[in-house]
Amino acid sequence: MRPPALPDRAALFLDFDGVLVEIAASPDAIQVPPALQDRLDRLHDRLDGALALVSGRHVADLRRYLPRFAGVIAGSHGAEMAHGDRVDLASGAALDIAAIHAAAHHLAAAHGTILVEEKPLGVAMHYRAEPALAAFVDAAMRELEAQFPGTRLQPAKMAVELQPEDAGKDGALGRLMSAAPFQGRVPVYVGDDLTDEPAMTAAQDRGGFAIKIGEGDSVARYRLADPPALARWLDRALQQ
Ligand SMILES: O=P(O)(O)OC[C@H]1O[C@H](O[C@H]2O[C@H](CO)[C@@H](O)[C@H](O)[C@H]2O)[C@H](O)[C@@H](O)[C@@H]1O
Repeated sequence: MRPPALPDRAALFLDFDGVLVEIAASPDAIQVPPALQDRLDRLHDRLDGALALVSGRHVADLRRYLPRFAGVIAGSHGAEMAHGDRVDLASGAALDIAAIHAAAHHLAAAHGTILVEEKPLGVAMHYRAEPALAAFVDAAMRELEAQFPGTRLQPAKMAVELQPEDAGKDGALGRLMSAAPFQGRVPVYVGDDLTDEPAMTAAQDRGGFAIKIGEGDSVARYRLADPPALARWLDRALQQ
């Protein structure tokens, strides 16, 4: 079902890959639509600052693509929270990240097409270049999870990620909704992947709604086909 108009007093939570930018062959191959930064600037003004990016990417990576984003950035699946230049860690501080990265590279070394994406609070193993390696990557990442207590797996699109066990986009939404400028507003969450589902539930449980981008089962009440359809919906909100 198509979403209604963005509520006047909305707090807007936007996922990044597959939502604001189209999925690409590799994490570095994404194309940021030319109008995106300006659209986010205007939404930030329209929502009196109640705008957040909520992504599996880490904060510094997101800043590379959206250098002047003025809202809050919840990166690393909610384990990092950036308000301006300050980045707080909600979880994962005790993990031996260098050892996790080294072990991931060691496990993936058998297949040159697997891309190991190092992140400051975890790691992702991507098999988009050779989808037949899905089972191998799944097994390798389970081994990694067993090696490093305090972590958990997160299935993603053609990838499996390892993140701090208590990180989650739903937790990030909850923390943001408890303080200004988000508190008292209607949460609207837009996502495309399994990692977004708990946060979609959290938004709907708090009296708001969620929008799923693309196909696949979802708890979201509403759906849009792809990032360009979301861009049009957001542009309509800016004209209200
Ligand atoms: O939470 P998100 O903002 O949706 O980020 C989820 C993961 O996105 C990236 O991986 C995915 O997008 C890549 C680029 O389109 C694609 O090549 C890959 O197959 C997808 O899994 C990113 O690399 C991860 O770090 C994010 O966690």
